[in-house]
Amino acid sequence: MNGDFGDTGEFGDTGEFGDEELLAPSTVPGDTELDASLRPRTLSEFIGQAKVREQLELVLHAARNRGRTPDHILLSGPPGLGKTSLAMIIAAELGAAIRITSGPALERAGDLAAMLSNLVEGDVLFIDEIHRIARPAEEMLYLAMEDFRVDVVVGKGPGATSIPLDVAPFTLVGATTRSGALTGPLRDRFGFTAHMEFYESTELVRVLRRSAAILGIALAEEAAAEVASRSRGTPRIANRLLRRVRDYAEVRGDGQVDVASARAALAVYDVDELGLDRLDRAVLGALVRGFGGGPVGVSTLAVAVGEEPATVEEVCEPFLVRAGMIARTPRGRVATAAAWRHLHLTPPAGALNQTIGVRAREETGPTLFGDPEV
Ligand SMILES: Nc1ncnc2c1ncn2[C@@H]1O[C@H](COP(=O)(O)OP(=O)(O)OP(=O)(O)O)[C@@H](O)[C@H]1O
Repeated sequence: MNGDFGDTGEFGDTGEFGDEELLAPSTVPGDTELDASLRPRTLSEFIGQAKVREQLELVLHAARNRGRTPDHILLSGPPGLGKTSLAMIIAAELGAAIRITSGPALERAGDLAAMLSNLVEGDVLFIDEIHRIARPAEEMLYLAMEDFRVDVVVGKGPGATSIPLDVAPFTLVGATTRSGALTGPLRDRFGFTAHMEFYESTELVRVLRRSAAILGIALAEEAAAEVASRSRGTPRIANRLLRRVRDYAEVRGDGQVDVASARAALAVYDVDELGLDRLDRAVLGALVRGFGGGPVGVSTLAVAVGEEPATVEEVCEPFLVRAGMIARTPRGRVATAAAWRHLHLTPPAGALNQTIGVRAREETGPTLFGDPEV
């Protein structure tokens, strides 16, 4: 794997195809308030990611014992898995304040200098989408991370002078959906990197139970399992689907979410039993029925479903590849046997056999052959 999961900004831009926003892993309008009320506040409240939690517990505990700020921490993984929540938890566990910014907001070194100079000893500085930070700000960050100082350049040309400024010892928490896009020097300055994994269905059931309790939703156990299995391994999507099934239960039923109403609600929103939506299925349908399973180039596939190539490539494909439905090959996209079966068709002899499932996809990597970006 190359460590890239798609760019939050690009994934977030799904406005043009309506319902698909329901399954977008990054924030869409309406999420912000929900995210805030449902965020876990402590490490023990944070569900799943057992490895990351154990490692972080040690890092934070050791720092507290020593009375020092911990090493800088990089959180890497796909959108919607809880990086922002974890950054807030790190600050809370350290009893520190958190200052929040993002890579794209730090266009000029001066923007970063202003943030750094306002830090108080022990603060956590959270930079979301840190791979998108501009070069001058990134270079300033090197010195700040290593020596807790910055050199602010005043003036231009031969008369420019550099004024050294001390920065209070702080902990940088960076989040990235594309760890592969980070420069070596920046990556090397993080003492600890947490790799976030997609969630198992059983973990998403726990996320849903917790969210339902907070929101006062009567969610039957079987209904939670149903929603979890369609949430693409992503808590943000699980929480969003929960709201939709609650709406359905309130309007068409007695407000209690049972498995039948959950299924009926998800059918209204075109989310199928594997978490595929209309566009995902259109792409699979075009690949299988229109091109005999491929290989076919992404632009041709996009024309066939009437979408932009970028939409197909950045919104549909990551999940279809992860779910073992599509393989990217040097000659184009190929439907796997699972894709044929998902469309209730018999796979031809020689169709690729891929194991469906998040873990299996992660272990075998995103492609069968060659360069994943082809
Ligand atoms: N481990 C978890 N336990 C419970 N809820 C979680 C967990 N992880 C994420 N969530 C929920 O998912 C939502 C999204 O989490 P968060 O904003 O932290 O994700 P993120 O990885 O920072 O996403 P992005 O990078 O797209 O901003 C939050 O509302 C939070 O309630």
